[in-house]
Amino acid sequence: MLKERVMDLVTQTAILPLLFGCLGIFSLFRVLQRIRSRAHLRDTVVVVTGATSGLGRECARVFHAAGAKLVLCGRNVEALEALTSELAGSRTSQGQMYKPYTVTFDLTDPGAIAAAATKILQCFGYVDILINNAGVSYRGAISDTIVDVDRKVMEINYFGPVALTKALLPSMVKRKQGHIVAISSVQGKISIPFRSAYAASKHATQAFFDCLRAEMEQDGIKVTVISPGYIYTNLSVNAVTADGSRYGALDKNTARGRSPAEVAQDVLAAVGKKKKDVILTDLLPFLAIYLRTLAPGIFFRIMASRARKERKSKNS
Ligand SMILES: NC(=O)C1=CN([C@@H]2O[C@H](COP(=O)(O)OP(=O)(O)OC[C@H]3O[C@@H](n4cnc5c(N)ncnc54)[C@H](OP(=O)(O)O)[C@@H]3O)[C@@H](O)[C@H]2O)C=CC1
Ligand SMILES: CCCCCCCCCCCCCCCC(=O)OCC(=O)COP(=O)(O)O
Repeated sequence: MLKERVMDLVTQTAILPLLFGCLGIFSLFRVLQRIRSRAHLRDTVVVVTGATSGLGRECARVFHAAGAKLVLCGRNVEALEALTSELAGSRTSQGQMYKPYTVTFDLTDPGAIAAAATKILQCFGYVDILINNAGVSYRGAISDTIVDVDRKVMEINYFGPVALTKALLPSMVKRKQGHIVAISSVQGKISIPFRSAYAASKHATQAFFDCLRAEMEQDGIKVTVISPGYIYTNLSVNAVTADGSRYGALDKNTARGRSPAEVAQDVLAAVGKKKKDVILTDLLPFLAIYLRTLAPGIFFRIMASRARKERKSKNS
């Protein structure tokens, strides 16, 4: 009876056309927004670290398609060359063909970072957008983990991006324009068991780049921190373990994660809109972030229970 009444209401009134109209306007609005943010990125000089795989490689592809001039960074020369050849042969959405530059360096080597910053600036003379994407994850119990592992993760995920940012910042300040992007993680907002070094490095990233945003506002420099949830990349495969060896396995959560191409589109949109802080994840991690602030006691209990369960399943 109620169902019939609702159906009558829907068919006899203007609800349906109104609904479709609203949906249409919303979709049109989204398309226009996407076009506007893409137009904003045309001819901008964009540096992407960790461009050899995963999210970094996809960011390179979407920013190239939007008409950006790229400087691609990583350690793996062959992977950088392969991506450069691919992009050099493909037109941007406006029909131009830009061949990206490549700069190879290791984020654990401070000397190499300083030299790389000089090379990066020589490519086009300036940098508009720096995307600090390169990173490594970790798996292990704190009690088993050698301190060298904590240091290594901090070097790659925190000190390296900080050093690169500081090296490129003066040229941005001189031009009174620039945009620094930090790819953090949901684990930059909440810590989960057996990820201590990774979560710590991402919390530090969040804190540093939040400070940078405030300090640089008067110089016209924008800062965006992006915190994704699981993405289907090689992050878990390349993760370091308690003794420093490679984890070498693709985790279930990672394999079920979002496609890096899709996440890269969200990164492009966030950068185009000059967003300050973006969380790209499903509902549960999103709620967990709020739970950590609003009811920390409950959050800590859930995490302790996760730790107990994980330890039990490892020992059985
Ligand atoms: N995958 C996921 O579930 C999530 C990932 N993220 C973040 O996204 C970012 C990209 O990771 P993702 O694409 O997933 O993982 P990948 O392992 O696929 O990519 C990591 C990139 O970082 C580079 N890199 C690693 N170590 C170094 C180093 N010492 N010096 C210079 N570059 C280095 C690698 O390049 P090379 O080997 O050539 O040096 C590679 O391009 C990371 O910051 C990660 O924390 C955030 C949330 C979720
Ligand atoms: C009001 C109800 C709230 C219910 C909260 C329940 C708590 C659920 C816990 C959820 C934890 C989510 C963790 C998400 C972690 C994540 O997405 O990390 C992204 C990464 O960086 C992945 O790196 P990794 O190396 O860990 O694969």
